[in-house]
Amino acid sequence: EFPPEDGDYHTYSETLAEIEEAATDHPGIVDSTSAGSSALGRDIPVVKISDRADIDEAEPEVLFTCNQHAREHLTAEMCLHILRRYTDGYGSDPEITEDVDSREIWVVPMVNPDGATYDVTRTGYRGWRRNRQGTPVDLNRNWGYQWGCCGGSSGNPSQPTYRGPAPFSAPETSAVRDFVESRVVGGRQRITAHIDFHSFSELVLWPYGYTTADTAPGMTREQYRRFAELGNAMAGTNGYTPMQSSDLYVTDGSVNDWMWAEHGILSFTFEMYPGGGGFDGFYPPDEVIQRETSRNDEAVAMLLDEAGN
Ligand SMILES: NS(=O)(=O)N[C@@H](CCC(=O)O)C(=O)O
Ligand SMILES: [Ca+2]
Ligand SMILES: [Ca+2]
Ligand SMILES: [Zn+2]
Repeated sequence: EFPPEDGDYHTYSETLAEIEEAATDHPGIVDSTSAGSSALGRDIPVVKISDRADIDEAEPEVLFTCNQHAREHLTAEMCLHILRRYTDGYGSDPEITEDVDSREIWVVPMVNPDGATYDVTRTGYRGWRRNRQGTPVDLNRNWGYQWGCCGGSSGNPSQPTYRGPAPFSAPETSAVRDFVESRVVGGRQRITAHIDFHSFSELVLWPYGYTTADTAPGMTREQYRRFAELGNAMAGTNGYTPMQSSDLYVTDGSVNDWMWAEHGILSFTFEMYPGGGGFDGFYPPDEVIQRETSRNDEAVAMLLDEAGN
């Protein structure tokens, strides 16, 4: 359980309950599955939102992943907000109805359920980042594109950015990898766009993270420009600061680099509220959840729109 004053944050079991409720409330447009198991055996839920959700239709697919980093609890709320908004709004909000009818939206609210659970104590928080494997791994350094290439992660098992002993050595990254790979249908990756939510700093980030160069193998000038234009446009709606992720700092083995380079998925990282702070920046009071999740409504809609291009 979260400390009483932060009771509106969802624990893992409360997250599962939210998913169950959405599926019960909206059976035609919600299909809940699993990407696989975490290190400690927790299911990693994947929720699909679409008309005729029980069948795979030839519609552009968009993926939202949250809570790779344990202490970034506001991001799980972001994914649950997307789930609630695109189900409760169906049939009443014309834009939401159009999006759900013309897209397949995938939501993974807790990529790291073990870490998210471990971070919360009865009286406060641990500031935990990684997963809960024997030697804990920074999931956002464990993806398999340019893994460990460039000083954007640590090889020291005691460091917070420890990349693991090998790409996809963490069950959580390999589960989400397997899910994404399962969306290659008829030889074509059906997911066209993705946001990985993090906190904090209020940023919109795009690949590559492993190099500071704008263009590199697998990223042409035109492709970079598309990322930058969409990144800037989305940042224009939520007031975040847009930049290539390596402009912040070099990261290797990040989810964005893998999603783009291996699957051609237009993959962004959003760093949520607050814009600055220290340890407390990871733990904004639950009073801000509604405001800071709906702050991204227009950006989410923009990505869903772009996914069809
Ligand atoms: N959420 S965070 O860990 O403070 N920042 C992210 C930034 C992600 C990125 O630069 O691609 C990370 O270092 O994985
Ligand atoms: Ca509902
Ligand atoms: Ca559909
Ligand atoms: Zn993070």
